[in-house]
Amino acid sequence: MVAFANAKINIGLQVLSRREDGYHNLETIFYPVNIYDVLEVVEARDTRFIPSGIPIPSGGQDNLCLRAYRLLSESHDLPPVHIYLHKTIPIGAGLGGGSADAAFLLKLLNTMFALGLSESQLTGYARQLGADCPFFIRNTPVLATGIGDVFEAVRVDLSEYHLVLVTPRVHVSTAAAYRGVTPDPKGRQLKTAITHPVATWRDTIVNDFEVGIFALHPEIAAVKRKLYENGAVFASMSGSGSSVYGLFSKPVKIVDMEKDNQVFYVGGER
Ligand SMILES: C[C@@](CO)(OP(=O)(O)O)[C@H](O)COP(=O)(O)OP(=O)(O)OC[C@H]1O[C@@H](n2ccc(N)nc2=O)[C@H](O)[C@@H]1O
Ligand SMILES: Nc1ncnc2c1ncn2[C@@H]1O[C@H](COP(=O)(O)OP(=O)(O)O)[C@@H](O)[C@H]1O
Repeated sequence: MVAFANAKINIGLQVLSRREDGYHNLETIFYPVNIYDVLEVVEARDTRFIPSGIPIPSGGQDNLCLRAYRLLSESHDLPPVHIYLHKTIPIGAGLGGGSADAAFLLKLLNTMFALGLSESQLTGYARQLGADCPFFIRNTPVLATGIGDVFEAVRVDLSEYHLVLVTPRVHVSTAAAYRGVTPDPKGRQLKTAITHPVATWRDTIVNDFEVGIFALHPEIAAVKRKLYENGAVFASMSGSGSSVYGLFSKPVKIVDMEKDNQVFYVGGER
């Protein structure tokens, strides 16, 4: 059985407070985007993970796909499987690719082996695999709070926009990105700001990671500047970076970007 695991972007991200367990409470909007990893699961004599496409640094045994399979195996009688993953979503780039793979694998195994797990049970498993992971179970635009795992539906529709997604070839550590932010419990009224026209977002919607990450990696700040110079209605870093996206009201081709970055031109439709 095959599944297509899509990426996400964050629209706005406020770090509200640091928790005793070292994680942070935040407020962000998750929005699914149309770039995909391809997962295939086949019953086999032994269990194996077979990656292709973009190489995954940590590679084999600790891959989130195997972790998701093992987690479900603890409470369900799953046969051995071969898990094929063709990786297209840039890794460690603020696009949630690893979390998407894990969440889509949980859903795939649930369907393939008729486990009968509900959405909330699947979300419970996803929560054990990473903060970003539960979002991909529902995979619809949401305002996320808690550590990014408590959801409220929001009305955001970017289907009229052309999304340009740029991933600079620099790796940003998520844990380091959190360390570089001073939490502010007041937040920035993201829930209200998101209901206003996209053209207002430039002045109202902020990703708290940008200041620290842009200081460390000016080339990421330069990408955001370039997206605005080319007419973006709104541009922002996604999550802890390094990816930056721009929303455009008409199709564009950004010159001189492909040399130093990976560039995806994606419709805003879902
Ligand atoms: C920043 C965000 C924004 O959507 O995504 P990315 O930019 O990485 O995609 C997420 O909060 C990342 O979620 P995810 O990548 O799943 O995090 P995890 O694997 O659970 O945790 C990685 C590390 O990030 C930090 N972390 C993560 C989530 C959170 N709410 N507070 C944290 O402090 C912790 O230091 C943790 O050890
Ligand atoms: N299936 C997977 N795809 C991508 N990364 C994975 C996967 N499994 C484990 N990882 C590890 O997770 C880390 C980042 O995951 P990813 O979801 O791509 O980043 P981000 O949360 O920044 O979008 C990397 O260090 C990578 O080695």
